[in-house]
Amino acid sequence: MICGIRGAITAQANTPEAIASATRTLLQAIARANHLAPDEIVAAWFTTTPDLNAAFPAAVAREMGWTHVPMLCAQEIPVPDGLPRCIRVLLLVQPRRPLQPVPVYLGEARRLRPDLFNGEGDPAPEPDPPPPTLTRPRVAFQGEPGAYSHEAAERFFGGELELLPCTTFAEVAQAVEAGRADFGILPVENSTAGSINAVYDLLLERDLRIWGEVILRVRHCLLAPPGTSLSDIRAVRSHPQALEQCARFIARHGWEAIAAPDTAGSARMLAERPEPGVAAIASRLAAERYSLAILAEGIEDDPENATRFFIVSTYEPPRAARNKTSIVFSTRHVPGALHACLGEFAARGINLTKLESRPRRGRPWEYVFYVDFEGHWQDPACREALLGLLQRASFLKLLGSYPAAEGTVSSHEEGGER
Ligand SMILES: O=C(O)C(=O)C[C@]1(C(=O)O)C=C[C@@H](O)C=C1
Repeated sequence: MICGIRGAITAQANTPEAIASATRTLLQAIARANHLAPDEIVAAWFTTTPDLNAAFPAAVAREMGWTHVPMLCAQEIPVPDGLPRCIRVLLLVQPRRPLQPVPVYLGEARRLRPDLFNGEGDPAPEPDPPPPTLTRPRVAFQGEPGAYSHEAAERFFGGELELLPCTTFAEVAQAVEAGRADFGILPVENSTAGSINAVYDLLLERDLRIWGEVILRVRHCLLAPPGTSLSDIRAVRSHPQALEQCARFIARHGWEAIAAPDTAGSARMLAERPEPGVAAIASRLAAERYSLAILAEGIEDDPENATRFFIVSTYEPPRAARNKTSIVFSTRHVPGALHACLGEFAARGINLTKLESRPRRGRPWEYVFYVDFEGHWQDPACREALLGLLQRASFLKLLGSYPAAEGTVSSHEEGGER
C-alpha cells in the first residue's frame, strides 16, 4: 500500500546552508517518526515559499542518500501573510508494515495545521534530544548474523543496517549505553517458552529506553549441507529454546538433540565443519547466510510460535498514534498492596497487556512487577495513574512509552486523549 506523509519546517535564511539544514532536519524527523527505511520512500514532492530560492531541497535529500527517490521541487502559492521561509514536503511511501502516517511539522510550521497541533493531543512533538537517525542505524543484537534477533531487526527497521553481533544480552545493553550502537534488540518473551528473565533483569538495572517492539513469527528450519537428505540425519544441534520448541518434531524422528549457544552459530559451525548425520535448527536467514539447504521449514510444535522483541535505545521514541508503556515497580510489604497499585490503572480504564513478577534482588520473598499498558505516559489518564502508583509503590521506573506493534493493543485504543 502506498501512503502519503506530510511535513513542513521553516529555514532561518534564504541561503543554501539554511535550506540544507532545515531540509535535513525535516526529512530525518519524518523518517524517525514513521520508522521509515530509505527504500520505503517512493517519491518526494517539495515546495518552498517564493522567499526561499537559494537551493533545491531535492538536492539536499540526494546528498542524504535518497538517490533512488524521484523528487520534484515547486513554488508554494504566495498567499498573502503566509508563513515566510517555509519548506513543505509530501512523501509517498510504501511501508513493509502497516503504517499510520505521522505528519511532522517542526517549529513555526506547526502553526500551519492548528487542527493537528493544538496542545496535549499533539501527535508529533519535536524530539529532544534528537533520536538517532534511521538511515543505516547501528543495531546491536545477541547472537551471530542470521539469529532471530537479526531477523527481528530487519523486520523492524527494514533497509540497510549496520549489525553489531554481541555474545550476551548485557553486551547489547553496554553497546547501546556507550553509544557504539544506536539501538539494541532484546527478546523479551516467547509464546511457548514465556518471559526471558535475563532481559527483564537488564531493563531494571541498566539505563535504557524501550524505543519500540516487534513480534516475530519464529519459523524454525532444519538445515544441513547441500546434498543431505532427511533420512541421513541422526542428530540436531541448536539453542536449547529452539530444541524445546521443536521437541515433538525431533522425537518423532528419534534424533538426538545437542544443545549449542545459539541457533545461527549452530548453522555457521555446520557450514564450516559439516558432520555426517548432523543438522542444525535455525532461521531461513541463517540458511541463506551460510549456504545451507533447508530440509524442512516450520518444524516448531506450536504453529503460532512467536517472539516479542524490544528495541532499546538511549533516546525517547517519537510518539505514535497507538502507544504502549512499560514500567517496573515494587510494592510496599502490606496486604493488598499490589491490588491497590493495579487499581490506579483499572480506575482510569487503562488496559494492562502484561504483568510479570520477578524476585527483588537482595530482598528474599519480595518482588518487582513489570507491567505493560496501553497508552503513552504523556496521556492525561496514564499520567494520573502513574502519579497514583508513585504514591503507593516503594519504587517505580519508567522503561519507556513506544509505538505498539500491530495486533498488540485492543481495538478501542486509539492513543492520544482518552
Ligand atoms: O500543511 C501545510 O503545509 C499547509 O500549509 C496547509 C495546506 C492545507 O491547507 O492543507 C495549505 C497549503 C499547502 O500547499 C499544503 C497544505
